[in-house]
Amino acid sequence: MPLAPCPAPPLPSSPARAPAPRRGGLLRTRAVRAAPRSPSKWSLGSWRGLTALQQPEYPNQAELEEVLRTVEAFPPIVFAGEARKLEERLAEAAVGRAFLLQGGDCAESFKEFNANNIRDTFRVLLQMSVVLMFGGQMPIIKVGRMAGQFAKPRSDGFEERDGVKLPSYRGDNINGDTFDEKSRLPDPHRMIRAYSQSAATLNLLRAFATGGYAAMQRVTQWNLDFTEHSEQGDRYMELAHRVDEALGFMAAAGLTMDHPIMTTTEFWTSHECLLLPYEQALTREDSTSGLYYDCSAHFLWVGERTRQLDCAHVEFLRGIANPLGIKVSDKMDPKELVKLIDILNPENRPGRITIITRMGPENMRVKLPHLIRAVRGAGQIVTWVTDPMHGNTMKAPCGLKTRSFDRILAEVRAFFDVHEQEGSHPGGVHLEMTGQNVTECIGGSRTVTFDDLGSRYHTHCDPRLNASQSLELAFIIAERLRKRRIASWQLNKNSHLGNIPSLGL
Ligand SMILES: O=C[C@H](O)[C@H](O)COP(=O)(O)O
Ligand SMILES: C=C(OP(=O)(O)O)C(=O)O
Ligand SMILES: [Mn+2]
Repeated sequence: MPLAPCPAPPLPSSPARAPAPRRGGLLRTRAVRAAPRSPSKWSLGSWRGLTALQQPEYPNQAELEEVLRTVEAFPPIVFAGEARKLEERLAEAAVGRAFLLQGGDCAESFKEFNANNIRDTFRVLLQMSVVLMFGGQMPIIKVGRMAGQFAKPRSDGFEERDGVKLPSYRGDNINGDTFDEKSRLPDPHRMIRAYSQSAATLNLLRAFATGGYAAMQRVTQWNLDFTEHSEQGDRYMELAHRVDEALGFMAAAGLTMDHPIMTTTEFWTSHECLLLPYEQALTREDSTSGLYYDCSAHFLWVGERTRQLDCAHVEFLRGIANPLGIKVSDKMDPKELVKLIDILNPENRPGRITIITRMGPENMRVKLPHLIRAVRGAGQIVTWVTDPMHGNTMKAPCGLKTRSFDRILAEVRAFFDVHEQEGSHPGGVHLEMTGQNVTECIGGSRTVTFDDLGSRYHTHCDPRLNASQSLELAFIIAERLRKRRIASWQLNKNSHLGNIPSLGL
């Protein structure tokens, strides 16, 4: 049976900015911002003096504090050295030498926590990365919206059904999605469950990534049962067989196949840095560098709703050394973006900042050029990534939230076109997707229609691409990467001959 979807609209492509701050809540946010932040005064808890948006109101402060003490005492989920390595990889994507594939659930849930779900999302990400690597002939940086994506910002603090009004569901780390009073009450003990689910998920992901499952020799075995004999499944198998043949050729030529490059893969985790008390409780000083890392995930991003320059989320994030993402809608002013990047990356470290644009195809064509020019003008190095999901949410006639595959594709195309026009690098894609055969987004070659939505609509928040739609998108992006590669190769060749044509893709 489909799970109850998130509350119905309003469904803006981007939220209203800076709603009125909460009155002295249990998280000690303030109604009015205190003195302007001084960059020198960051501490683990310095965000607590500022307005913290999208935070739950816990009913019992003592209980919250006890849970936080427990989480503080837990071992870190990730290790600082891994986050540093990811930053190096993302720095390569910033200059067009690698491509980021970031994907997973909109909201992970306690209910759907099982090995098959984890394996299937991991498996479709592996398939997509082979497709992208083949087209782009460059490393694909694989980052899951997995092992910690449990907190959701909402457009509306309340949900109303049949005249009953309750607090909105905010992710399993905070409250439950069942529409009753008890479930919707924020419960701090959920943080302990989120922590243990994250640790167990990452444990399995690490086992898959390094224990043989992800070995390149298994490329033909990653197809998912339900994509077999489908257009995308067949396309994947054709490509996988070509990879397999190439491996056979390399082995015959004497190149060793048992090197870790061939038998393991790198995989990182990420989520929105939203629930600040939890994120603070998992932040540790790294003994090697003396820097603070939020050890709940390798990569954290600040959401479109909580990225205000003078509020708590930016304050917290500026002090942690993990690579960071910034979600950016059409509402972002280019000057504000430059300021935000400067606050979060004053040393202009390549790989530290990934800008995840999510604004719909039309806005992308109009706004992205200005953002790129402002960032370049300021000399800032960032990795540009497209999230074609969050600017394309709409309401289906049945009332469920959905997204059209065609609009998602149009936004990806706009992203590549604009970067081509501006001479910048399209560094990656950020998707809400799953390895399951869900019917949440409409369109794709195995067309999902409005009428199909009800049959397998399982998301706890936003609609995700299913495995077949994800693969289809990967093939289209791969073709685009292939064209870029060939054009740049021709450019280099011709420049040696003194003849430089335009890219003209
Ligand atoms: O995932 C992103 C947001 O949390 C989500 O789009 C909010 O959805 P809502 O507009 O239904 O609150
Ligand atoms: C909340 C999200 O996105 P945004 O902040 O871009 O709306 C998300 O990625 O789930
Ligand atoms: Mn979402």
